[in-house]
Amino acid sequence: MTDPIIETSGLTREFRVRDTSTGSVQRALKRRTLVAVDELSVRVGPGEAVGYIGANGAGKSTTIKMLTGILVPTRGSVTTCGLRPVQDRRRLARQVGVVFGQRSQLWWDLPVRESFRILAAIHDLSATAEQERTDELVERLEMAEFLGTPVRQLSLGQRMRAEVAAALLHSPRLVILDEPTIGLDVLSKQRLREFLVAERRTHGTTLLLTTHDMGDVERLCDRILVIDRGRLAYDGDLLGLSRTVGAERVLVVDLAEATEDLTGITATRHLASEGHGLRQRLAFDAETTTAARVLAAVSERAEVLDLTVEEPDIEDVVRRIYAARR
Ligand SMILES: Nc1ncnc2c1ncn2[C@@H]1O[C@H](COP(=O)(O)OP(=O)(O)OP(=O)(O)O)[C@@H](O)[C@H]1O
Repeated sequence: MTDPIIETSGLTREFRVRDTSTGSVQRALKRRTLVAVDELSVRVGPGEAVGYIGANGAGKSTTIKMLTGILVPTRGSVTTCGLRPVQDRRRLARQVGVVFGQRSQLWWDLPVRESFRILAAIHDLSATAEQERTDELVERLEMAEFLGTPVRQLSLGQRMRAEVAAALLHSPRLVILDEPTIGLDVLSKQRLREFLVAERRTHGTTLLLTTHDMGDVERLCDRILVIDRGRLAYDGDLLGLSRTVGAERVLVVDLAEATEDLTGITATRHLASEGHGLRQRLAFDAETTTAARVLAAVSERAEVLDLTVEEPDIEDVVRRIYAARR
């Protein structure tokens, strides 16, 4: 079996926090233990693309900090790229690239190209390696037009591309991305996702990303880990995740004429009609039928001009998983 890129066993991190369950006077004095990550045991192999999903405060950042050596675990073990993150932090930095949407690793006042040069020097890249890798990233992330622009003048989409390039300049084996597409427009999101898919394909890079965006999960991840109050609540693929909670997909059809409600179609549930039935929404269970079959049944009753299929909302899926565990 190939060596894992990430391996944790019983990984736990506790914090001492003020106890907010008591009154204001006691609160200032009383402290309790908060278990941010609770006995996490996972193994991620080379080349996997893993979505790390959970509500705010579930423990995602704490896990990432332990994987990268920023935080010391309270208990349990962790190896990243075969190294002990805290003890081998410097060596690990050569093998891991981290993109935190909110935090920049670029020099604000310098042109993008200068930041890349500094990072290449920090990572000890040879002149040839630096040139080749920079050219590759500039082309793939379409950065040529703003290479000479100071970082502070970039649009959010441009800056995110520059951040990703900066984190990947040294060709890390593992790339950790925290909400990589948050706030980006549709086109920028698409570009970034396509780049990450291509990077993984050409270099066999392992991806671990936190996101609230279903599109990121769908297009980038072949495995999903859901964390709930520090504990692993799900480990599997997207289809399995939807199945676990019985989440439905929704077919939205635009019809040529006003049509009465499309009820009674096998394995569907009529959700709503708008404009006297010109647009109708049908929920269906992806396990028992397909969008194509539902569409065929609709087409027997009305002429379909346009359609979209809405995937289950990731927040909703996570909420359902959480609800089932309470
Ligand atoms: N330094 C700290 N001191 C005390 N409590 C902390 C600390 N860091 C995190 N926590 C707590 O640990 C829990 C997990 O936090 P964490 O930041 O890992 O969650 P998260 O899943 O990354 O959330 P978000 O999506 O909001 O970033 C939360 O209850 C948080 O308040």
